Amino acid sequence: MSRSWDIFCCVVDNYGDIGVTWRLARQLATEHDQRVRLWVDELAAFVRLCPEATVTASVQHHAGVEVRQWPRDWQPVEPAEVVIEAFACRLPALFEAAMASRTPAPLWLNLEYLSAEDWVAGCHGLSSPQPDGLQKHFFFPGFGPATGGLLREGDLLARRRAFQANGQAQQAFLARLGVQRSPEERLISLFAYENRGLASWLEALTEVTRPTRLLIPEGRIQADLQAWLAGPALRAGDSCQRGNLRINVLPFVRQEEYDQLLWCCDLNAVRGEDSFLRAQWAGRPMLWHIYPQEDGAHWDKLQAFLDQYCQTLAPDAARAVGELWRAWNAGEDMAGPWQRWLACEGDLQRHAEAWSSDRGAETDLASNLLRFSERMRDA
Ligand SMILES: Cc1cn([C@H]2C[C@H](O)[C@@H](COP(=O)(O)OP(=O)(O)O[C@H]3O[C@@H](C)[C@H](O)[C@@H](O)[C@H]3O)O2)c(=O)[nH]c1=O
Repeated sequence: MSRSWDIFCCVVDNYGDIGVTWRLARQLATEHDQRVRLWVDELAAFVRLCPEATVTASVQHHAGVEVRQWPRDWQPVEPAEVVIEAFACRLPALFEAAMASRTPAPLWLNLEYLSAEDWVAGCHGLSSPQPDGLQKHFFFPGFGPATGGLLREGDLLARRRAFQANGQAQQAFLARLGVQRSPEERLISLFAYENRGLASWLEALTEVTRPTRLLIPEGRIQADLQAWLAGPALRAGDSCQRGNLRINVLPFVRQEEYDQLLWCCDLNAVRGEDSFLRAQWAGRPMLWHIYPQEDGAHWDKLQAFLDQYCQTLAPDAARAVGELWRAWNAGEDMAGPWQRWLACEGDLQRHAEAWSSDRGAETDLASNLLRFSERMRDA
């Protein structure tokens, strides 16, 4: 049944908040025939992911979604049947008042950040009564059936596998980004925050016998790359060679193409929340640079994921992944961890595909949201 949805996204920094809400909005509209308005306070971030969008339009339509500029000076609108505030962003007071006076009241959900920690299952779906009489429900994405699940389009794994089975399609895609891959190269994508450990990893890559091609979309890691190269700044489209390492700097591509980039690579270094999940769906080994929190809470989050991810891996491969990820997140020397990771690469490749298939058999987040909203309506 088609219902109306308001999704609110406040862009804190980076692209994760808009990355997740844009995917969700698109999937609800195109796959589940829902009527979706996506409110975004920073359209410039949205335009990076969806380049045909414009920063100046107060209303625009893309992929079946009505994208609205979330104005500072809020103008009254009728709330939708389901209202999602993403990542605890604060709804406009006027809008909240309109929700309270709507009959029936909208279903109000706070979509939380993804975490593999144990407490997530206990908190998923809890509700909290608000002073204006409304109930707010907490919806937690996560791993396993007691959580809200993971964002995944219905045909994602089939599309990914078809692309990975088609060498020509991959070659054509990479060529459009200015990359001519040789078959013997190990292809690595690198999307990360600033990282002191980068130089030691690059150094190690120059010496590995099998040549490496490193694809770096323009972004925050570039200053560390530049410092290591100690040469003129590389821009999108530029490339350089050091020992057995060839580096290509890529343009920041639209969100759908970023998926394809991940599907092409033998290893994906990713960051934040959304690219981290997309790397899992790519079915290829990954290296996660988690979004660092001031109180260090990200370390528990990292370990909780490693505990789940490594459960069915052989002990040496599990150790190698943990060691590499911890070194990367601490900005430490990557040389030793990288050698030990390479020794387990075959196991890690098989595991990445199995992990993606197993998670792909679980109900996805958009479907869980729909079920939850139907259950609450009938309650
Ligand atoms: C490199 C690249 C990324 N992308 C997309 C993929 C993702 O949707 C998005 C990146 O988002 P993330 O991987 O989540 O990383 P991020 O670092 O940009 O976002 C982070 O922001 C913090 C404020 C949040 O708290 C974190 O949880 C996290 O989400 O950018 C492209 O579309 N094209 C590209 O070329």
